[in-house]
Amino acid sequence: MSNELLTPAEMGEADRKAIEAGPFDGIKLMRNAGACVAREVLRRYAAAERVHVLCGPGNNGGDGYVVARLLAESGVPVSLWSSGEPRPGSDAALAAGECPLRPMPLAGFLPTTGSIIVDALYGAGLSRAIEGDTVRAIELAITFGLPVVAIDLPSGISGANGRVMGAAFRAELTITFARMKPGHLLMPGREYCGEMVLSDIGISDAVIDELQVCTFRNCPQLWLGEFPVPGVDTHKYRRGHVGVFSGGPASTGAGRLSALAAARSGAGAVTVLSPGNALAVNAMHLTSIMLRKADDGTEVEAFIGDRRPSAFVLGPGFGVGDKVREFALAVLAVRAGVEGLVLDADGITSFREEPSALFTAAAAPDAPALVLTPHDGEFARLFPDLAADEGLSKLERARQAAARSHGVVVAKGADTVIAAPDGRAAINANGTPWLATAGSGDVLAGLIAGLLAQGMPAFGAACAAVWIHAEAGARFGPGLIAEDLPLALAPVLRELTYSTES
Ligand SMILES: NC(=O)C1=CN([C@@H]2O[C@H](COP(=O)(O)OP(=O)(O)OC[C@H]3O[C@@H](n4cnc5c(N)ncnc54)[C@H](OP(=O)(O)O)[C@@H]3O)[C@@H](O)[C@H]2O)[C@@H](O)CC1
Ligand SMILES: [K+]
Repeated sequence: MSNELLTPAEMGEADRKAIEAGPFDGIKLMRNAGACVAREVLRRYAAAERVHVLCGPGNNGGDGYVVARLLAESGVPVSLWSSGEPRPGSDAALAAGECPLRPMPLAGFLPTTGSIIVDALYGAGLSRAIEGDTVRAIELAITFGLPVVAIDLPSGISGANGRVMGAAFRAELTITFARMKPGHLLMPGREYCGEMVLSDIGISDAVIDELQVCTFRNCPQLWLGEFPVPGVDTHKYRRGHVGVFSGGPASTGAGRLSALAAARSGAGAVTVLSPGNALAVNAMHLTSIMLRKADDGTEVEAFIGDRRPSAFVLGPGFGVGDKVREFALAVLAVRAGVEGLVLDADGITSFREEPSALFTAAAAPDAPALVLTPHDGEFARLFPDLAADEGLSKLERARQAAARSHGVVVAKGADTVIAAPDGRAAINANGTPWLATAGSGDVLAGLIAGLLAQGMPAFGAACAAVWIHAEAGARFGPGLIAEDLPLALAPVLRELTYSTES
C-alpha cells in the first residue's frame, strides 16, 4: 500500500530503518529527495527567471542544498539563502558541502518578480512556532506574489496535525517523500500545501510495513477488497435490506434522501419506517422504496422480526428526543442479522445528556456496528471534552471518540476523518465544497447503511461511502443539490464495481 499516513516521528523512524536496511544511506536518500524536487521545478517552472532556495539548519535544508546544486548544474540562475548552518557531520552538512553556491543569510532575503521560491526551511522537524526571518520571508513571498515549491511540508505547517505554527508559506506545490503525513490532508494544512506530489526516494514498502501504521489516506485502495459486488445468483434480500426512520409529516425529506442513497448503493430493498401521521406524505413520494408504520419500539421490533433488515439509518429529519433513544437502543439490542446502525444528525444530538447509554449498547458483544456521522457541532454534543481539548488534532479527536463510543466515527468537514474503535483511521482528501448543501449528509448516512447492509465491514463501509459521496459531488460540480446526489452516485459505483472485476 502507499496510502499509509506517517507522522513526522514515524517518518523519522522510517528514514532510520531504511538507512539501516540499505542500499541508500542518509545522504543518498537526501540526494534522491533533492533530485525529485529539482526535476519537478525544471518541468513546471522552466520560465522562472531565478530560483531562490531557502535552506533551514536541518535535513529539510539539506534537501534544499541538493536542489540548489542540481538546478545550478542545469544552468538555472539560483540564489541560496540560509537561516542557520547545518550541524557539522550531518547529512545536511554533507549536502551543503557538495553545493558550489555560498548561502546568503536569510535575514537579507530579497526576491525579484519573475522568480520562484523553493522552501527548504523546515519540514518534519518543525518543533515550535516560526518567527523572525522566516516570517519575513513568508510575507515577502506574498507581497511579490511568487510561486512557492515546498519541500516535504510548507514551513510552518505541522506534519502531525496540519496546524499553522505562527505563520506558514502557501505553497503552489508540495513535494513529499515515501508517504504523505496527516498534516498534508488535515485542514488548514491541506490548503497550504497546494498541489501534492508524493515521490519515491528509495524507502521500501517493507520498511513502512514494519511500522504497523494504522492511519491512512482514504482512497479505494483502502477498501476496494471489501466492496460488495452481487453474485449472479443473488436476489433482492441477499443484497441487504435497509430500514430508514422518517421524521414527522413536516420533515420526511431527509429520511427519503437517505433511503434513495441506500437503494442506489446496491441494497436490494429499502423500507422507510414512518410515524403513522406521516405515512401519507411518504407514500406520495415513494415508488420502489417500501413504507411501514413505526410509532414505537414494539412496531420496530415487529418490523425487524418480519422483514429481517440488515442495516438502519436513524436521525435525518427525525427530531431530537426520547423516541430516538428508544429506537436506537432497540436496534442495537438485536443480536443477529442486523449489521449496523448509522446514527446521524438528531440521532446523535438525542444522546447528548446520556451518551454512555449509547456507548454501552454499542459495546455489547455481537451488537450491530454503530456508525456515528457528526459534523463539528454534533461531535461537541456527544464528546464535549474531546471537542474542547485544543491539544488534540481532528484525527486524534475522532480516534478517541471511536474508542470511547465503540463505534465508527465519521467526523465530517472539508477534511472528514473516519476512525474505528480498533485504532484505525483514515483522512478523506477528495472532498469538494459542492457537497456543502442541505441534505448532503442524509445521502451519506444512507450510503453507509446501504454498504453495511450488503455485508461491508463498518470501517470500510464508512470510508467507502465518504469517498464515493465526495467523488460524486465533485464530478457533478456547480448546481449540485442533495436530490441530485443519489443518481450522481451511480457512475462512481459503476466504475468501482467494474474495477473489482479486472
Ligand atoms: N536522511 C533523512 O533522514 C532524510 C530526511 N529528509 C528531509 O529531512 C527533513 C527532516 O529533517 P529534520 O528532522 O532535520 O528536521 P527539519 O525539518 O530540517 O528541522 C529541524 C531543524 O529546524 C530547527 N527548527 C525546528 N523548528 C524551528 C522553528 N520554528 N524555528 C527555528 N528553527 C526550528 C530545529 O532546531 P531544534 O528544534 O533542534 O532547536 C532543527 O535544527 C524532512 O522534512 C525531509 O525534508 C529527506 O531528505 C529524506 C532523507
Ligand atoms: K519546507
